[in-house]
Amino acid sequence: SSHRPLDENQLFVQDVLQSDGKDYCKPYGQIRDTCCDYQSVESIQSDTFSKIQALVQSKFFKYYKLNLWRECPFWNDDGLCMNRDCSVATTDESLLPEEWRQDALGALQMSPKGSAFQPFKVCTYKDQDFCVADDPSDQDVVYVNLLDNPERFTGYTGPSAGKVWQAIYEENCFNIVHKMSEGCPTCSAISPVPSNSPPLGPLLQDLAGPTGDDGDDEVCLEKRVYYRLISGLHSSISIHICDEYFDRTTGQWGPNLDCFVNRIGAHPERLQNIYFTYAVVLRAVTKLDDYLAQYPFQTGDVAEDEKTKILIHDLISSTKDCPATFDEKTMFQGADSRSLYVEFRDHFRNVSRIMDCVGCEKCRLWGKLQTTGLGTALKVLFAYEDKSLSYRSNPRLLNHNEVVALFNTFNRLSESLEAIQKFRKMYADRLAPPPQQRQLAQTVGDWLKWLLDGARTMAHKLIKLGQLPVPSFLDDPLEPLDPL
Ligand SMILES: Cc1cc2nc3c(=O)[nH]c(=O)nc-3n(C[C@H](O)[C@H](O)[C@H](O)COP(=O)(O)OP(=O)(O)OC[C@H]3O[C@@H](n4cnc5c(N)ncnc54)[C@H](O)[C@@H]3O)c2cc1C
Repeated sequence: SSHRPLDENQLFVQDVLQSDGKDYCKPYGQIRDTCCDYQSVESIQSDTFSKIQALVQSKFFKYYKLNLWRECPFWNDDGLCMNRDCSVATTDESLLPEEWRQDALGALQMSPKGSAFQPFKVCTYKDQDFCVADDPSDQDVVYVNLLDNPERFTGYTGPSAGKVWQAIYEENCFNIVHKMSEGCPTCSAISPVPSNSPPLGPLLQDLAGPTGDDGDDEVCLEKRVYYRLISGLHSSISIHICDEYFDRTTGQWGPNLDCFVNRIGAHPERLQNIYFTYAVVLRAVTKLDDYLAQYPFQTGDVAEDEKTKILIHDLISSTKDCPATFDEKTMFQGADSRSLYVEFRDHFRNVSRIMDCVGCEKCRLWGKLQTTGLGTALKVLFAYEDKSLSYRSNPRLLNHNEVVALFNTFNRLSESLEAIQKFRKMYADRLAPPPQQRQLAQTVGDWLKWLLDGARTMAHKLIKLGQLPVPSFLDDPLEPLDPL
């Protein structure tokens, strides 16, 4: 195996070794199953980050409407997490534009007779939808200001969280997790946990060993894409937890490098999948440029509506210098494409319903929003011909919540890429010798140089006085020894 060319994961690990940690978690080359490389994504990210941040702070994008208390349809609820950080502050509807409330009223009037009193009987998705949305006429639907409820560490963990992730990977992921994830027993040791002396031994051995994505070739493109999207979303959630972590001993919020290294850095495939998910969502966003130019944001203020359109257009324009990040046309082309498509869509719908089983309000909020965001991206990419993506031909393509969810999901992914850079730097700083050690090395170096210069001068004098033979390796000993 030592003659086998290094694959992406191995190069990734080698990079860590060669760069003293400066390139930690900096993958390069083509992002598998996309049409772009890691560098292009990082460059788009640096061009767009401030723009997407400004957009999600605008009036239209900061409010999200959902039912936070829908029953888990798959198993008995384990109850909600009672930590203060798990709770969500809701927004008084009367503060919001009337048009948005009428939206919900419209849905109520359009639903079958009497359905307002049987909310779960209302069909809340169309054939093209990849998500099962909350019924807007449900009495429990609330508005939430996303800026007041950031996704971060809440302390939600244990069997309840584990059951949700397990249901997603084991029952709704085409049974391919063992092929796509780190299926070999040694892979978890692939990247070092930084400490004063990183364990490089197992790392070097693993360079020649099997790596995470070995199952790739056995799994068809559509299933790989599905898995990578879910795994990328999971990575993104983990990164936010680590980026805004609550240190119980100091009582402070802040980035936690060990958390990042353990959950992401030690698993190159999880890092790669977040870039993948970013590339797919970005592709959907760029395809909506024309549609959103006509979209009625109805913020209750015409100037604000116009500002929203400009922000979106500016954001999308800055991604257009790069080639498309993902080619959706390569998907669902084989003989069994229709059944694969339906299976893909239905699994994803299930994932959106599983979000009602998340036992922490705030995690549920962001879980529901981000599955809706990903589902919206999938709908834009796979459910319609390109000609049906214009507002004129298809004004009902996206509802209010889908637009909000899509851009907030894109923002969450962008924030994850930003956090990766921060953790990269923290990692390098941790590997760098502390200042006292650097100072000591400098002093010893200066002293050695002084000693060598002295010895050189002395040797030169002795050669001139004929007390030292001219060393045979010097052709012309006086030349290099000048100016003495
Ligand atoms: C939808 C959802 C949203 C959540 N939101 C929050 C939140 O906002 N704040 C918060 O503090 N907690 C949140 N949690 C909980 C959090 O995700 C973890 O479950 C919890 O912190 C325990 O982490 P863990 O280390 O046990 O592994 P988990 O993250 O629970 O992972 C479970 C298993 O999945 C596999 N795995 C992990 N990451 C990946 C990946 N990227 N790709 C493929 N496989 C992977 C591993 O085998 C791992 O053991 C959320 C949970 C869910 C289900």
